[in-house]
Amino acid sequence: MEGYTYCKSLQIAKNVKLPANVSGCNCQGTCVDPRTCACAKLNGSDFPYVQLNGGRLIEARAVVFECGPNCGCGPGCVNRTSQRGIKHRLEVFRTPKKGWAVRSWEFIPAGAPVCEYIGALVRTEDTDHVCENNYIFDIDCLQTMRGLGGRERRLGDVSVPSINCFDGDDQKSESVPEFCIDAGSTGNIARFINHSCEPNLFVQCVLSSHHDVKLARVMLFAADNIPPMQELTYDYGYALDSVHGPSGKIKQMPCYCGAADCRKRLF
Ligand SMILES: C[S@@+](CC[C@H](N)C(=O)[O-])C[C@H]1O[C@@H](n2cnc3c(N)ncnc32)[C@H](O)[C@@H]1O
Repeated sequence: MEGYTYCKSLQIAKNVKLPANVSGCNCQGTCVDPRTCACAKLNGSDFPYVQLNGGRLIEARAVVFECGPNCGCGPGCVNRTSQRGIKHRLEVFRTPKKGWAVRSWEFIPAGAPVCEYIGALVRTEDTDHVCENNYIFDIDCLQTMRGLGGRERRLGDVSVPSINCFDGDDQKSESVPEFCIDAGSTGNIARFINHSCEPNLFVQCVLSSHHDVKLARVMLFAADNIPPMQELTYDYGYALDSVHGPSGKIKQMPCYCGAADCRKRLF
């Protein structure tokens, strides 16, 4: 873990400008009526969460619109579920073949938020991306939802609808995302979560203060009921042969996730 400092909130690079905060909803206390709540309307006139032990995500979406700083509701609103920080007692532990890893001392129910991917929010062009930094998360909501190369995502107990919120925007998803989160030198516990071909977490893009999907927050949610001490993992979503070394040669990395249907390579 050398050369890294823990941080709890995104460190915005100087050349990244977050859009202005949106006006939000006019609800009071906690948002309850999806017909009148402006934020629920953005989620298809529905709340993405159910009010159960601090909120659980009902299904994965291309993007979840949460209430934000200018909304009338308070901090306990169900539509702020991902904003309340890490709720479970998480531990970083050492594995024989994958380096550090993360597990929870407590049971995590399916749909519960686990943690946000925190690090430096930077322009992709400013990173040493493909080369040696293993802690970069590309912000690409559409790609994240679909899984790369048409590969189906397995989300356990949390269902994935077949709708595509960004129809007609296919070209964009082929290009390199403009922004990414670099947790190489600063970040939270998410940087220690390993890849699995049969993961128990999934990635969910969340918008709360502004509505620019290119700068969405990246949250990890439980895909299954996760028993205590089980390693937490998500699908990194790399397409095979998509990563190149400094010389341009295709780089490969063996996968040691141990799943029955492991693809044998991370990339
Ligand atoms: C974001 S870091 C995860 C934490 C990392 N294990 C550590 O010790 O800091 C990603 C790196 O972890 C390792 N890794 C993650 N999942 C793996 C897997 N399923 N098989 C092999 N190595 C893995 C790879 O070296 C990868 O580049």
